[in-house]
Amino acid sequence: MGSDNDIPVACSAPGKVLFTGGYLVLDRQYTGLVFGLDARIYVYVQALSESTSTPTLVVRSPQFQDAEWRYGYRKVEDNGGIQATQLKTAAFMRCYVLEYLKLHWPTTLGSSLFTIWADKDYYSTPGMPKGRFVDFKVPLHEAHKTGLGSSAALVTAFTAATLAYYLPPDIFSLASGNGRTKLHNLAQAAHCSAQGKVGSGFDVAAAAYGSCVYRRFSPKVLEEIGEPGEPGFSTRLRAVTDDTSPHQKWDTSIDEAAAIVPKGLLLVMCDVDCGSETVGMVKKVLNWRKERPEEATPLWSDLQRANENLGQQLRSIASTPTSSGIQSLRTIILTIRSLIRQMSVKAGVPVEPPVVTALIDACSDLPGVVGGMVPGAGGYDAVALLVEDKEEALSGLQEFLARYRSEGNENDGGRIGKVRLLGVKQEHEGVRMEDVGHNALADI
Ligand SMILES: Nc1ncnc2c1ncn2[C@@H]1O[C@H](COP(=O)(O)OP(=O)(O)OP(=O)(O)O)[C@@H](O)[C@H]1O
Ligand SMILES: C[C@@](O)(CCOP(=O)(O)O)CC(=O)O
Repeated sequence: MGSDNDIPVACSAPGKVLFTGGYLVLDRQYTGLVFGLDARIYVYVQALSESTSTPTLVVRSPQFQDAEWRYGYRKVEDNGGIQATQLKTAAFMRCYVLEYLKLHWPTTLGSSLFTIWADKDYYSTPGMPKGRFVDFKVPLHEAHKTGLGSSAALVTAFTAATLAYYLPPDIFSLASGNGRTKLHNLAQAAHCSAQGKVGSGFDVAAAAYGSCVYRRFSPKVLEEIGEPGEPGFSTRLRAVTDDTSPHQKWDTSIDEAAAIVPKGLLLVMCDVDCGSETVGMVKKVLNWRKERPEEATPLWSDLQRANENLGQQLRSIASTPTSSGIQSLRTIILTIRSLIRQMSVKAGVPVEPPVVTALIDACSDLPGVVGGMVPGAGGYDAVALLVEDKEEALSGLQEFLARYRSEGNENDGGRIGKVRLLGVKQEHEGVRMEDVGHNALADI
């Protein structure tokens, strides 16, 4: 049995797009403008009906082939926390959440079943399957991600659902600011562990809070936790989650009110088939920045200023929509893109490569398209566009993309193939509880 009354729980968390601030957001001096998306990952928790000799967690993802993982767990001496024993296939879920739970719930945790559902736009699916939660018809490792941040959304929804399932509302509730903060902290810790590195964390922040202007935490906050099973891990994890460490406080700043897509505009995403690898881009940009601070520092300052202008302009249009406001928005986007191209050339990294410049320029010339950006780390595989919220603007864009053929060549460093408008748009809300009666979620 899980919680006292064994009531199933469902939570969902949104995907993300880092519209501006890629690379800069890795450094606390700068910020990122990140939008949550209406593509969500859902986690449904219920008691496990099969009987097991030891407490067992079963996690399954029915949209993929062979996607079921079983975990047993046991308490480790010396305050080392809970160690999960993988009973079946490898998966990335770690025991952070369980460990935190155990601190509040010292009796044995019951066995439970976690079912994961992902909105279809997280993966490129051949054809246009109908319905929200489609069968991707491949094993997870063969699925083509569209870059919407599935792992951060999953870890955040999973963490929220687990805490909400096992803990009474007076100890954990997403409705309280304190509950959401703890969820954010714990999900950041679990996600870093799953990824094997401490990134900027903007994706987990968007999953937890939705759209926001994000300033990262000092890496030190998470670097000292150590690994599950090590002496004192449990105490350190609790201090990090509850933010009671005497050594290092959370210093993240998440401003949800500052990230607005004004009424009348839509932020949409295009998935690009690409024939080039962009592995190691972050490392290369950071190396260049380190080696050439005299070039990088002024560029970073200019980009930060332009990115702040963009956020400010979006807020200004939201309060007073004018066509001159939209025109200024266009100009600011072009300024940011030009700075990003300088970064690309100087660092020798295809953040906005020529073929993508051509694509965004062509889209920006279409009626109703305000402008576009390479999201996140950039590269060849996606673009984010700001478009007027009008049927004709979207259908015009869709028709244009269906006919689009890139004229790029290998000398540009890469090629792009088909471009597809994803069915996602910006959504402000972060992680939330879902109605367990939701038809598709309950269908298990
Ligand atoms: N629907 C799902 N069911 C089960 N596991 C999933 C699902 N979606 C994502 N995952 C897990 O998240 C991992 C993806 O993490 P990865 O770091 O590759 O992508 P990501 O950080 O989400 O990338 P991006 O930000 O580009 O979208 C998968 O390997 C899998 O372990
Ligand atoms: C380059 C970087 O700033 C953004 C990467 O974003 P994405 O994974 O491409 O969406 C890295 C980070 O912030 O962790």
